[in-house]
Amino acid sequence: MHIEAGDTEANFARLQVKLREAVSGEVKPDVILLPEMWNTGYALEQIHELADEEGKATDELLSAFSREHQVHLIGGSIAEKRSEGVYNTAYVYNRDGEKTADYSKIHLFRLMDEEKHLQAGDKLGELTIEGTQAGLMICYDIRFPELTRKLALGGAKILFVPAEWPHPRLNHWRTLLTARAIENQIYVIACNRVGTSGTTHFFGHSMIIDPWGEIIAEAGEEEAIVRAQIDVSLVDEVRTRIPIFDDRRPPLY
Ligand SMILES: NC(=O)CCC(=O)C(=O)O
Repeated sequence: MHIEAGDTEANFARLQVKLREAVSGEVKPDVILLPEMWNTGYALEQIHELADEEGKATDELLSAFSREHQVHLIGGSIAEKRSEGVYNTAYVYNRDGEKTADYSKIHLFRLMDEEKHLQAGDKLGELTIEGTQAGLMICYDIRFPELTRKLALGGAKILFVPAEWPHPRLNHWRTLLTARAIENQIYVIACNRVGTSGTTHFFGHSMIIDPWGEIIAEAGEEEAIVRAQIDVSLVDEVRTRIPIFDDRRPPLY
């Protein structure tokens, strides 16, 4: 989706339209992923005034939606205000509207001044969806391969990535996401915003990559709902075929 920097009211309204669109197709989704900082965009100069106080407004909306539509919701991320400052945080809901996990971005992106305005999280993004373990990281986090490896070693078979990743780094986006999928033999599901904010152009290209590294669904630069059916048993199949987790030599590196 497009995100209006600093206009939380417009973003909440737009998100609800997009969520309704996501559940209105013939095939009902099991899991929905949203983009990064969808409530405020990168209005970092005013982030302390704009951020959602303890995430209450977001929680109310996402919890009610996931319960009403019986869908797992990885709520992208929001600017979330806590007593210590503002975090870039993702909430996860199950089909009953219960918040089952949260994750605050641990690597702050200096090129977009995040470290000047935001606090970094200090725990991993780990979740379970109906028995399948998954990992969650936010945008710039994908540049740190150790993080995905740690999540994969912990049992993750799917990696969810909300993002606001702009031009001119589309090549980095696609290459890094594909590399994370291939090197860890996991599904990577990544949702990136579209549209322009000031002089920054966000390219979208949300995508779903299988554990063999094939992009099985990909959006363009316009707003879109990207859908795919995934088969988690493919993770075990690929790991049996090329057993990288058995062949690792951690004492050497
Ligand atoms: N919002 C972000 O973390 C952007 C990361 C990004 O653009 C990159 O190149 O890394």
